[in-house]
Amino acid sequence: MLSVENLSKKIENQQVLDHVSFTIKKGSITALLGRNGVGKTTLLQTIVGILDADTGKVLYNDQSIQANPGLKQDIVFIPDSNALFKNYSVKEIISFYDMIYPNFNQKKLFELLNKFNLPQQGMFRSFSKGTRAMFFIAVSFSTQAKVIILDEPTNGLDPIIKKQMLQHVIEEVAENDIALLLSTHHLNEVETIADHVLFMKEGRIAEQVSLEELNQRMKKIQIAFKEVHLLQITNLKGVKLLQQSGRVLTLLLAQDTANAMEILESMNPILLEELPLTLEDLFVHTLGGELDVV
Ligand SMILES: Nc1ncnc2c1ncn2[C@@H]1O[C@H](COP(=O)(O)OP(=O)(O)OP(=O)(O)O)[C@@H](O)[C@H]1O
Repeated sequence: MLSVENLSKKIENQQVLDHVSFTIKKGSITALLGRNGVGKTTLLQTIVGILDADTGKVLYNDQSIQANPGLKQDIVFIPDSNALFKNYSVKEIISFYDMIYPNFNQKKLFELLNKFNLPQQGMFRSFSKGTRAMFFIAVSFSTQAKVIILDEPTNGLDPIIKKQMLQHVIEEVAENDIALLLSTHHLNEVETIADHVLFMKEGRIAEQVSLEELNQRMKKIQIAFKEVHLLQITNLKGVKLLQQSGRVLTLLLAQDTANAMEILESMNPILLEELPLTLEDLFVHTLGGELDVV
C-alpha cells in the first residue's frame, strides 16, 4: 500500500537516511524501532514530505506521492510534538483538519473524544501532555486516512489510557484496513499491537520482518552443562549469549536453530529449557550490543 524506495537524505553533511526501502500493508501495524538518533523521525517526516528526500520515492498504491501531492489526502502524520497547535482552540484544529482531509468525519471525532474522556472545546495549550497526545490520535483516525503514521504516539500517556488507546488502534486498523506505521521506544507496546517490525540502524533498515516469522526463526533457551566450556557454546554458528548466571546460560539461537539445538543436546546438558522470546531479545540481537538499547 505504501512503499518507500531508496530514500536518502543528508542533513548538514550527515547521511541521516541511507537508501531506506520498505513496504507497509493495509490492515497491518508496523513498528519502527531503533536507538536514539538513528533517523526515525527524519524518515517519517521525509515520507510525508515535511522534509525533501535527496533521492528515492514514496509510492502510495504504486503512485509517487512527490509527483501526485493529492495522494497525501489519504495519509496522516502525527508528530511527536504538537507544539505547533498550542495557540489554537479545539474548534480551530478541527477546522484545519476538516479543510485538509475531504473525508474528515467530525461525528467520529466527537465520539472518540467522548470515548476517551477528552475535552471537546477550549485552548489546546490548556490540555495536559497526555490529553494533547490522545487528542491527536483521535484526530488521526477521524481523517479517515488509509495510511496513519505516528511518531512516538504513547509518550505522556498514563498506563490505563495507553492500554485503551492501543486496543483502539488495533480495532481501527483491522476494521478500516488502515496501514499504520509508528515509531516507539516501548518494546512492550510493540509486542501488544504490531505485526511487523522495522529495525533501523544508522539511517538504514537493518531488518524488516513479521513478528510471527521472527518467532519461528529464532529460539531463546536456558541451558546448563557440567563441564562444557563457554567458548564451545558461543563459537557455535548463530548462537548468542544473552546472559550467564553461574552455570546457567541464556542463549539466543538466531540461525539454523534446529542444527544448533541438535549440537547443544549432543553435549549432554543438565538443563535445557525453551524460554519465551521477547522483542528486547530481538532488538539486542538485530541492533547489536548492550541491553540498555532503549
Ligand atoms: N534539523 C536538523 N539539523 C541537524 N541535524 C539533524 C536535524 N534533524 C535531525 N538531525 C540529525 O539526524 C539524526 C537523526 O535524527 P532523528 O531525530 O531522525 O532520530 P530518531 O531516530 O528519531 O531519534 P530519537 O529516537 O532520539 O527520537 C540525528 O543525528 C540528528 O541530530
